Amino acid sequence: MRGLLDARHRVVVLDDLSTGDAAALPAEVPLVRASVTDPAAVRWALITHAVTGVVHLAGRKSVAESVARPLAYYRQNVAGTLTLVEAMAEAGVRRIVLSSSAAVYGAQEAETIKEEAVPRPMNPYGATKLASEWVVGDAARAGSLSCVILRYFNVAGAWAGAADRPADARRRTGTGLVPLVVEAVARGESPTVFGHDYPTPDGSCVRDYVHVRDVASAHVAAVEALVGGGGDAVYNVGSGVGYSVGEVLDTIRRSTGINFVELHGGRRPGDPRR
Ligand SMILES: O=c1ccn([C@@H]2O[C@H](COP(=O)(O)OP(=O)(O)O[C@H]3O[C@H](CO)[C@@H](O)[C@H](O)[C@H]3O)[C@@H](O)[C@H]2O)c(=O)[nH]1
Repeated sequence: MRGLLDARHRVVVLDDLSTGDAAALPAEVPLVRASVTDPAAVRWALITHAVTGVVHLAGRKSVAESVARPLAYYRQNVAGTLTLVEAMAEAGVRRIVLSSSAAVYGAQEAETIKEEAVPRPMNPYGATKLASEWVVGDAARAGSLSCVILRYFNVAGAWAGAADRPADARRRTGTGLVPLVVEAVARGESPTVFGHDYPTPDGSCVRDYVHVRDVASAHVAAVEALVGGGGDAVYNVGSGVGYSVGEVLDTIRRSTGINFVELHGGRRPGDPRR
């Protein structure tokens, strides 16, 4: 949203605030508090705010939670995308940028995963993102949409200014490795590494971490490509370099100056090694 505002686009946000925070929105951005699974609310928002394109980010995104609550993930991520695409057709809105995930690839042999790789999701989260891609891609092929699909790798980092938000708004920072480790260390606790027996150099999982600002820039580029008449493309959004959980912890030790000890937990269900 901040990337789009900086690029002088007008933005309206639809969010059920189940994990989001209204206090994080600048005053000039209208908020429609509703779920993307509510067809009437989505249609109302598109028409009332004269929306010309959608950046669809309204999904749940925790691998572990998706393993425990798969149906909630299909409801939110797949039914939500279907509801949105149908509402867009009814409101005559044709452009969409879909937030997808590297989780669609699952475990792949190649060192660097290209967009042409055959997706093989290995957890419900990845499956729901792939199914969302099919909904959007098939609607685009039928001529009712122009789309850009962005498959993000592991998003990390913060937007400048986020630290100025009230402590209450900062509390819900996310379910990813970096916030969980930083929060544990800040509480004086030891973070847990999930799995240390993977076939990787140090035995922990390897991921490609990409800064949230770079992910935002990718969205702005995708929006502008659609406005310029382009689209119907799939892009990976990552740094192209993998780091193990152990390397991320070492980096956090160096940058905080806190020499914390980690605990070794078992493998987390649904985790690919890289
Ligand atoms: O306390 C923790 C938290 C995580 N991990 C490990 O750290 C790695 C990264 O985990 P996490 O930050 O939860 O990300 P992923 O499960 O890889 O999934 C993320 O990355 C995907 C893209 O690859 C996104 O689509 C997802 O939304 C996002 O949650 C995994 O090996 C985890 O097992 C730990 O060892 N300890």
